[in-house]
Amino acid sequence: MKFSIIQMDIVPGDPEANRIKVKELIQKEVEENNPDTIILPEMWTTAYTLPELDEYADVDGEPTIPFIKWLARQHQVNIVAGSIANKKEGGIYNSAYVIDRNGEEVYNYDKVHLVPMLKEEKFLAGGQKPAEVFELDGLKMGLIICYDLRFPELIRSLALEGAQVLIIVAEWPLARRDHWRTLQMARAIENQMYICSSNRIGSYDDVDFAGTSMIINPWGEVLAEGSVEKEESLSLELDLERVKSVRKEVPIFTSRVPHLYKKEK
Ligand SMILES: O=C(O)CCC(=O)C(=O)O
Repeated sequence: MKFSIIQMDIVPGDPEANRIKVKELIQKEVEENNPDTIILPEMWTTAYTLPELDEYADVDGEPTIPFIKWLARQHQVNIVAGSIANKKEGGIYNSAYVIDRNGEEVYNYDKVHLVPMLKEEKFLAGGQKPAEVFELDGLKMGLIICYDLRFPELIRSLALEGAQVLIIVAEWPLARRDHWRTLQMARAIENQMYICSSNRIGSYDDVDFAGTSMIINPWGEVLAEGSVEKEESLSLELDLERVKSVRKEVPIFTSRVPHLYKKEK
């Protein structure tokens, strides 16, 4: 499967401008690289305009998700639609959607870990259902949002359910870029899976973002890496045999002794 990661800047609080931008970026990506799957970053319709999200958020995925479904059908491409601020029962969620090339919704996930450093709990509701593995073109994948990367147990559960690729959508700040790179490499090595991440560039509200979107193989090698400051795409065909060969060479999944791991209460 060929993945294209879109690394972009976001116009704060202007969902329509961002949808127009994404339409152009997707069209360009399809023309230039003809990927099977395109990945967008976190909260790409609004940016982190937390106090104003009530005004800017989608309502139950509308109008952004029907628009993404139309784009997916139009270009016959799977779209991991990053995440969007999404008003639903219980509050505003940070919701990720996966749409296949027929324009069907394959999966959605509300970010479960709220970020204390951003006081997210004042503005957002945390997802209440666990992250699940989903399939695109028969390939099993997991999807997490930004801060979720710091919770290895979440990603391990996706690997144990058969995910061969982990997708990360993010607005990760430049100040912690080392954590972003190192944690992704660690998650790829410890779970022997590919990682494809899309992070925004630019600045908002005195925060500079790290860019540095990545494609990492199951051995932990960085196959492609975005810059800190440029809008660009990373496009690569993943060799899924590598998942099998790495898992055979260092067979951690058969060495595990889960009955000796303490269960959390
Ligand atoms: O964990 C971090 O350092 C950044 C998290 C974050 O900015 C987010 O989840 O949006």
